[in-house]
Amino acid sequence: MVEEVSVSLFWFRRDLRLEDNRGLEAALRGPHPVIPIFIFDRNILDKLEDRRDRRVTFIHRTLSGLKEKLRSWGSDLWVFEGTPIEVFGRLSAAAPERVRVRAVYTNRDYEPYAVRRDAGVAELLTASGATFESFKDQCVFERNQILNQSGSPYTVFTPYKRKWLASLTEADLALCAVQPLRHRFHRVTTSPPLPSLADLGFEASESSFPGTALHRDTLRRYGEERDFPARDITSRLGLHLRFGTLSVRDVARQARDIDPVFLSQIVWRDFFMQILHHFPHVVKGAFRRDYDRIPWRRDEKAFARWCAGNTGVPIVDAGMRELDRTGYMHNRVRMIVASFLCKHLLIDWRWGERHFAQRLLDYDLAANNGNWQWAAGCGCDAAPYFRVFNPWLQAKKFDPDGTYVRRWVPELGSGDYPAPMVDHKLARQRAISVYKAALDGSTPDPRERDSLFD
Ligand SMILES: Cc1cc2nc3c(=O)[nH]c(=O)nc-3n(C[C@H](O)[C@H](O)[C@H](O)COP(=O)(O)OP(=O)(O)OC[C@H]3O[C@@H](n4cnc5c(N)ncnc54)[C@H](O)[C@@H]3O)c2cc1C
Repeated sequence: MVEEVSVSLFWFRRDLRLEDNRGLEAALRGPHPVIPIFIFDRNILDKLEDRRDRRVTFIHRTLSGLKEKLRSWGSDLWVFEGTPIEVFGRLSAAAPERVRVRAVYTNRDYEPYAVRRDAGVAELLTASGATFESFKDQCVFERNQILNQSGSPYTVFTPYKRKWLASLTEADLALCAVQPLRHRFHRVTTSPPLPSLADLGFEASESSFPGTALHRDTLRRYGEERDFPARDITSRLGLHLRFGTLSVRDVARQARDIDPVFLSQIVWRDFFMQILHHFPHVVKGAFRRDYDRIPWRRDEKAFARWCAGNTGVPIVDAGMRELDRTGYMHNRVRMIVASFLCKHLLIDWRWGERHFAQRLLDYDLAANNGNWQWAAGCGCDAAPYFRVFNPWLQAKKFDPDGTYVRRWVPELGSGDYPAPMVDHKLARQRAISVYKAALDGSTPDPRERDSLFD
């Protein structure tokens, strides 16, 4: 009779790389040989509206590269499809190749769904006599690592950043090398094939994806030029930080040498992750709960014009079209379009948040939610609600010669381009008055709220 071999599994999720991967390193240093796995999670895939979702194509391509690399090391990547509970149920009962799963290693994920999923998987594994081990890898500081003097989480960015920078040691950014441990992978002889995109119910997207290189010379100008969308000065690493095709420690270490403002963006990323961890109510409602009283307009027609980049406000339309065509939008423009939706159109920030979640290549629940709440004025450390971005002035300041706008709105100035949906001055006054009434506890007059729309 062939004997069972005890193994550990390393479960890839938002950490799709072999190098500098803390959970993977821990698995390889553990007592059993390691088999890496990935699960196409139906709970996530089934919520995607677009069969050509760019992110599914990106993940698929990345997995194909990982599989090839692991094979060249004598191992392989087992890829499954289903819900994690189903997959681990099957693997615990009877794994392929007569292996016995003794431990599952992962890197931690802080989104509420992921936390519930991992608790369920850990329970199932414990019942079958296996362990579930998780590691910090996705951010530099997590959960309770950065707290204020009274031991509470920070809700304002600047003091959080100060503490973050003061707490940073070399060990926090130390690389962990996986390659020298590659003999610790289990020698896999058979392997389930990588399901095709069609098997998963998707089609390949034609999109190209930004690379993983950090352009140090360009990024040195980050502090002065990052707000100008036409200059393409930002790193475009969001996608890679989202899926872990780059290590955040690696990016943070380089950012430290390149530009302090660039490093601050990595701190913002950690900041919103810890907000999500400590205040999970933000997934459903405003961080500042009194903002949930704002009577948003449920105007599907106006929302559709915003989504399509057809509002008649050139910088807003340029951003929305860039998002639609590429899955990316420059940060300054994200702020402008988000403010326009919540303030000028008085449409619920959660509608915009959902639209971004479906489209952004770098979509991340913590960052998207935190930034949308910031734009709507209801988040932690948000600008006061009475400060309303003027999209015309923003365009003048950050796209002074109109290069960015013309790139996406070539028909500007022709009869084909619509008149603005709303007048800035009137929309601003209306937003302030509706917000104020809601926050004062009085009921805003619906006629006033709807006054600027037909
Ligand atoms: C309404 C709105 C929604 C957003 N949604 C997301 C999102 O879903 N995912 C996301 O990663 N970022 C989001 N951002 C933040 C920011 O716009 C993007 O991170 C950035 O534009 C990505 O481009 P880049 O990689 O060139 O960033 P860079 O400017 O080069 O910054 C480097 C990295 O720092 C992080 N970062 C930068 N700015 C922020 C920020 N304000 N908050 C959190 N992290 C930041 C990102 O990981 C980014 O890739 C959003 C901003 C707004 C205003």
